[in-house]
Amino acid sequence: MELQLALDLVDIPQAKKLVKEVEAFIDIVEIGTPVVINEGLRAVKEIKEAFPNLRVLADLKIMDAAGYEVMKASEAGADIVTVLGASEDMTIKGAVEEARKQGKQILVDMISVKNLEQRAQEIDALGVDYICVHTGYDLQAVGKNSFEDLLTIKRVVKQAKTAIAGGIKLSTLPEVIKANPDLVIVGGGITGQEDKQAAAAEMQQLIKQGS
Ligand SMILES: O=C(CO)[C@H](O)[C@H](O)COP(=O)(O)O
Repeated sequence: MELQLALDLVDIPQAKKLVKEVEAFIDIVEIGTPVVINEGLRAVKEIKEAFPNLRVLADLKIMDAAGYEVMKASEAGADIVTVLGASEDMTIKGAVEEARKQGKQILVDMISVKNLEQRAQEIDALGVDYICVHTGYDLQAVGKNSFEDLLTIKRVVKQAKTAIAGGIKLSTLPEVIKANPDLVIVGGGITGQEDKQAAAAEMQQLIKQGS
């Protein structure tokens, strides 16, 4: 089980400072969608250059023209690129094809997918690397989480690795770990803490114990 730090509400200098604090405790650093919107793929490039030993995920949430966008993110240094599970199969296939060419990986974000069980099985058959259940900020705000959804994909996904994102905190991490996903994605649960290093260290410790 690995830990991914999601950076959403920072600029590039703040991102570098944050990653420096917690780099010993994380496996993957995510350049979140808002950061890409604000800073472009330059954020991916600068973080990869500053932290070559960490894998970098570009959270582009691709919905179309995936081949081109995966190529651009790869050129910027992304190791993993996200595509939406709600997009067309041919979009996801295009993403996988380009990722294979570039030696990169694809994480499919199942945010807003209603027929999760069926769609996860279909996407698993397309050869993606990760399938991620995700409760976005808007649904987190009304008290939702993805813990049930994680159990669903754990049951039906046979090839891809499983991941979970959305509002995970130190207090809810043990419940997540029990379901044994391959990847746990945490943003505010680390970045919103006074002592970010301590939060990341504690999370890594729990994950190691649970793996
Ligand atoms: O992709 C995202 C929002 O769309 C976030 O990066 C993801 O939800 C993790 O952040 P948090 O733990 O703060 O919810």
